[in-house]
Order: sequence, then structure tokens, then C-alpha cells
Amino acid sequence: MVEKILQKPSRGIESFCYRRSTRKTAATLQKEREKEILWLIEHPLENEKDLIIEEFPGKGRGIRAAKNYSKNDFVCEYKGEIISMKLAHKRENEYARDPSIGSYMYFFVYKGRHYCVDATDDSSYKGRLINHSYLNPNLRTQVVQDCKGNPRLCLFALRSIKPDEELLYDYGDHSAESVAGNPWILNS
Ligand SMILES: C[S@@+](CC[C@H](N)C(=O)[O-])C[C@H]1O[C@@H](n2cnc3c(N)ncnc32)[C@H](O)[C@@H]1O
Repeated sequence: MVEKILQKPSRGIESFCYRRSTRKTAATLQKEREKEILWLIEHPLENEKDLIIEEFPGKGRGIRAAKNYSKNDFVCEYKGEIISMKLAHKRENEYARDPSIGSYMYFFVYKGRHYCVDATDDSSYKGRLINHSYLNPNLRTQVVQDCKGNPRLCLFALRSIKPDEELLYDYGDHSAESVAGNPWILNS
């Protein structure tokens, strides 16, 4: 009996079954990836230890990568308060009156609904400190739905990223009105 178990499987049905049992389907791999992203979203302190805060000339603070990222890797969440459009416009007007308040509001549409993430309040989460690039971004935004069904605005690698690169994504607002006051929107 023991001898039989130790026998190398023949190239017949046994070895075929062995290969099948270890292979993961695309759907399984996708589920595992989604689970991993949700875990990273829920554990920002662990995930964000590879994001280094630095001063960048002409931009203020920004974030430098401390490790390699592959294309499509989750990098971090743009974490803030998700608020209604009505409240977002009210706050925008308030913030505009105080020049010491920077711009940390991100508007997005998910499943046909409009949302705003307000990350104006200082926090230890680093997504709010990532600067903009139109010409050479290395991140992209994507909404991920969490376990409670809430949309979470996340940043993923647009291409492979090396340690020491500044992390940058296109903020998306290229309107003439915004560019007039902020030429860096199109020239950085
Ligand atoms: C979400 S904050 C990014 C973090 C910010 N640099 C800080 O120190 O808190 C957005 C602001 O950063 C600055 N910024 C972002 N990208 C920039 C760029 N490419 N050139 C110049 N300023 C930039 C602008 O003042 C912008 O309103």
C-alpha cells in the first residue's frame, strides 16, 4: 500500500488530474486580487509604509515610492470624507475664501452617481499628498467598491514604477478656467 502512494504518477489520467487541481481559473485569480486590494484598503498604515513624504520644488509636499510597483498594482486609497455634491459645492466656496487652504477635493462618478472625496482635513493618509502630472503620470485612479458597497477612490500603477520615483497622477480637470490659474495642470 505504501509503495503505491510513493509511486510516481503515470502520464495517464492521474497526472492530468494533478495538474487540473493546482491551476487557478481567471475568475479565482480575479477574486483573490479583489480580496487583496480590499485588505490593503483596510490596512493603510501597513500599506503606506512604502510611500515617503517629501518636499518637491514648486509643488509643496509629494510622495516618493520606496519600492517597485508593477503595472496595475494597488498603491493606496485617496482617503477622505465622501460627501454629497451639495455639501461639496458649499465647502468649495468656503475653502476658496481662505487662501491658506489647499485643493484636496476629488470629484468622481460611480455607477451613474456623483461623489466627492474631501481630503482637506490633514491626516496621516498619504494619497492626499500625491501631486499631479498630465505629461508623465505613473498612477491612475479607479473606484473600488468595499464590502459595505461604498465606493473607494484608489490609485493604481499605470506602468511599472521604480523606487525613488515621485508618484503622480492626472487630476483630470483640464478646464480653461482651472488651467488659467494653475498652468502646471498642462505643463507638468
Ligand atoms: C492634493 S494636493 C497635493 C499635495 C500638496 N502638494 C501638498 O503639499 O499638500 C494638490 C495641490 O498640490 C499642488 N500641486 C500638485 N501637483 C502639482 C504640480 N504638478 N505642480 C505644481 N503644484 C502642484 C497644487 O497646489 C495643488 O492644488
